[in-house]
Amino acid sequence: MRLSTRAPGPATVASEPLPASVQDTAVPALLLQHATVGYGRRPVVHSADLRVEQGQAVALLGANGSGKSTLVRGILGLAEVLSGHVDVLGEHVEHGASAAASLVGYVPQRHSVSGAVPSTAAEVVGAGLLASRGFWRAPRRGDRDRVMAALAEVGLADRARTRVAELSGGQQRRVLIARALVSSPRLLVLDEPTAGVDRRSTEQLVRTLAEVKAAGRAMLVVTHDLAELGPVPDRAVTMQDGRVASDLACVCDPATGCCTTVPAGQV
Ligand SMILES: Nc1ncnc2c1ncn2[C@@H]1O[C@H](COP(=O)(O)OP(=O)(O)OP(=O)(O)O)[C@@H](O)[C@H]1O
Repeated sequence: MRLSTRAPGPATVASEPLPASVQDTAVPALLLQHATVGYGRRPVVHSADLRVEQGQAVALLGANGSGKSTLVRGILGLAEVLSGHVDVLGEHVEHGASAAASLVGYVPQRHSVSGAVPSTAAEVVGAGLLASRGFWRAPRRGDRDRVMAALAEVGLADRARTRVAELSGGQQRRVLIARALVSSPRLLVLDEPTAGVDRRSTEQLVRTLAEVKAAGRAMLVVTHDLAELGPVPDRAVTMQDGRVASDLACVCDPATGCCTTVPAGQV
């Protein structure tokens, strides 16, 4: 199943009919219920409960080894859900199934596109369509428009023909976000998008994430620094030793433009 958005907003990716579960905005973008996730039979994340509403942005924090990436892999169907449930937009995520790849846009943790990649920005973004649709499927009419809309959504429409190796690290990161957006996912998962990016590029990335959120997409953003995400997060979930240790609402401090956490119910 492939998803797309009809949400209003600037230069969002071209629409296709939405499945019924997505048209129902009461269906959470992401729902984990007592989800235990691990590798082989070894649990790493224990009985996690997490709900992300459509259009909501949640920061996922925690020390190294606390289980953030394993939780993300469970959402993507790349790690095994040993017990409990993981649902994306009402669809059950199954280990090894490709369904999750088309439901969730994923921006992996990497600093940049390899300098050895000779592709243009448009070609890298176009690869996101192949990944969600299957490499054996023929290109469709409108693919070019989708690629251009995704590049516009991250503010790089004018760099479509530029080789990615010639873009800055921050711009390359935005190309990877466009690649994740091109199949119009309603949930975007980003693994440390600001790691290794300088302050100016981080600010541009945060503006991009704010626009992605304004376009109605839900986001789960793994980060070590809540403040780096500016005003984007609505909630901050912290993991500790494989468990969800806290789940707090965020409010934006007008003085700094950054989020601080407050106990739920005090927003
Ligand atoms: N593919 C794997 N197979 C087996 N165990 C793994 C695998 N990946 C991670 N682990 C283990 O799971 C635990 C949690 O690791 P995970 O990568 O989920 O933490 P993290 O919070 O994302 O850490 P970091 O902030 O360093 O990225 C660690 O003990 C790690 O050794």
